[in-house]
Amino acid sequence: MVVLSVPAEVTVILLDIEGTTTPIAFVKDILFPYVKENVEEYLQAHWEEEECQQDVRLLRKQAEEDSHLDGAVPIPAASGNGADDPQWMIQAVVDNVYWQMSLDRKTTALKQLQGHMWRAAFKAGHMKAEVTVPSPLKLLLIYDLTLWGTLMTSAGAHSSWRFFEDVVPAVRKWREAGMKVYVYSSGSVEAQKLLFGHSTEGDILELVDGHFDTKIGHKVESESYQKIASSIGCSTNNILFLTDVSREASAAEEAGVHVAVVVRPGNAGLTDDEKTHFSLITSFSELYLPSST
Ligand SMILES: CSCCC(=O)C(=O)COP(=O)(O)O
Ligand SMILES: [Mg+2]
Repeated sequence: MVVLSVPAEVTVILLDIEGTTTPIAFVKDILFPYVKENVEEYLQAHWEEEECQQDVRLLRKQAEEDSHLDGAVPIPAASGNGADDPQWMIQAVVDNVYWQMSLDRKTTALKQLQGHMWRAAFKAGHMKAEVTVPSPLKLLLIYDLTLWGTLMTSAGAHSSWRFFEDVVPAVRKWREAGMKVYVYSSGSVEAQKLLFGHSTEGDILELVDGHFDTKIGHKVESESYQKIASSIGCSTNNILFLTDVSREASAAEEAGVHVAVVVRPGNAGLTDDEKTHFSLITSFSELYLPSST
């Protein structure tokens, strides 16, 4: 097994989610399609709520910033041009969300709405991510599993959010060795907490010392990592960032953060230069902490 020694100055491990702790397929085939298929219905049901209106305001502000982009979909101001008609406005928001999602944009506005939708879906029991049936059968089901849920529950199944198998044991070990563990994802902090609160290993929120999302800055910008270090109260070289995306790894490295690129099934390929430049791991168990036994 490959072993990557964690530098002695590292006291904080910072984790990306999609492609690092969690399969890209889980996000792309389950979480995102849920949003696409349900955004209109969600807006219809929650339109009058303050939280939903805040989401719309944020999306509108983002749409204004995006107006110079090819194919950008505007969201009109709340009055004038027929925009007082909620149905017309809802359609504009839906079109904007589709457009942003078609480009897999990581804007705070989109991520905030997605997080609120997943929370509502989870609460209502409409979204069940992974259904694990006692071995040897394992099924990955999509969502809205009313019938399946009944069948699976009677078969002793449970629903939970998906982590790679090496993640939770490794995080426990790092914490026992005195490391702090933080999460930095484009997914909103609210969505991150939902995921860690309902993992395949149960509620593992207590294993995380804190969460960061794009409100602190984008993951491809080096200042974001400086801000994270000051928010944690450490130097950037006390942090080891694990991510699947080389642009994020480069931005973190530029800020003085140690990085390892995580190679998981389904992740985007790396160039030969990236493979040479970055430390690579395929499992968290490949990290060796000198302070641990
Ligand atoms: C509950 S996290 C949802 C994942 C998501 O929306 C996303 O964009 C993942 O980005 P990451 O920064 O974790 O790769
Ligand atoms: Mg990622």
